[in-house]
Amino acid sequence: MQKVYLDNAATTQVRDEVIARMQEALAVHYGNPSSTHSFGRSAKTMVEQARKTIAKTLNAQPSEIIFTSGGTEADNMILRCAVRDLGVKTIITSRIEHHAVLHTVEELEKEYGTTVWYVDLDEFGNPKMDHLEELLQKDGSKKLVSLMHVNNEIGNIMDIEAVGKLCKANGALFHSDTVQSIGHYPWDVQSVSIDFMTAAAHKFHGPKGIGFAFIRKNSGLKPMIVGGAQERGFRAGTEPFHNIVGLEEAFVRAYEHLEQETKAVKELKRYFVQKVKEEIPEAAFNGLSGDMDKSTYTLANVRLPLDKQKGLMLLFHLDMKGIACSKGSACQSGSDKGSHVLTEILSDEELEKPSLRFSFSMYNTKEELDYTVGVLKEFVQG
Ligand SMILES: Cc1ncc(COP(=O)(O)O)c(C=O)c1O
Repeated sequence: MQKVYLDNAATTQVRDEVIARMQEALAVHYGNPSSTHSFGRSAKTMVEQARKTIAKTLNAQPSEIIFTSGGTEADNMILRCAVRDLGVKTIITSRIEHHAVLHTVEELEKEYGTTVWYVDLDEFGNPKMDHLEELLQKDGSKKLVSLMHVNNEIGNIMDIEAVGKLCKANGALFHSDTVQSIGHYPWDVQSVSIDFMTAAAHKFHGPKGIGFAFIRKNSGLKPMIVGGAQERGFRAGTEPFHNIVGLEEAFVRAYEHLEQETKAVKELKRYFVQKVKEEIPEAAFNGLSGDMDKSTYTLANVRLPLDKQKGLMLLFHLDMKGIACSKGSACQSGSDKGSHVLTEILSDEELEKPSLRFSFSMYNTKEELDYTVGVLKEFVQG
């Protein structure tokens, strides 16, 4: 049976070069980076080299990069520490953020009495800038804005520069969950007014369980995990050395080939969107995901002309045909609840129809997309 992997927003295939680098790290460089002997010292040098490489590409300073176990930890760390250490009393976010942000702010509401405001969204799921400005000016409390750059379900690209400017003008801190953006878009942290960002290697052909937080210098954040002196005391625990070099390798490759890989994946998405429009004209694209300029080139979220009953069978049918895609965020696949993102932007009638997220990578081919759209069409017509 043909196997087609179109769930790259959930996680990506690991590059061969990354696997080779990680294998070598596990087999050869197994010293503890904190040890003072030569095994430890060489591992430590490589950890610091990885940090430098990442920082250079983002135009950040190495000390501003903190390795974490991934996007979830980095989001938690920043939001929790900002409330605990920086006197943040109000968080402004949106209802279509990833649960790593949404559930954290809900916890902060309960634990610290943090006020949480949700910015209004337009019909496509973009934050309304005038409402954001209104919220930023609402009272004199210390505020932090947490809005993601690229939405992991509908692919909308937020105007991060405009949000950064607004935050700065109003004295608010700005965190962006950039997990679907880093490794896919060029970044220069000096050109955006941003305090905190988060990344996960497994979204750009690296290993799972590793990512980083960008925390701007002199932020005032204190450690969330204490113990040893790793990460300059900011995040204790023996460094997952193999994962850090895997992250570095994936990061370097992603940016080395960014232009050509973006072009190739964008062409796949363009082809898919076009094909869906031709073959299943009653299908619709959620959010801005059908718009090649206003959404990420890595995903499309399609609403199919099927009733609820048939819709329930759809994902199972695709799985039987060897096609992997998802209903939305992978983190909620285990729950019966529908997508919290689509619930915010679609009407009740639209929500009755099944929506699927197809997400692409350089490992996909047009033939795979032909096959997928063919299977979808047959199911819709059957
Ligand atoms: C936008 C976004 N934020 C955060 C995360 C969580 O990252 P991780 O899986 O590395 O914890 C994900 C992954 O699904 C994501 O897509």
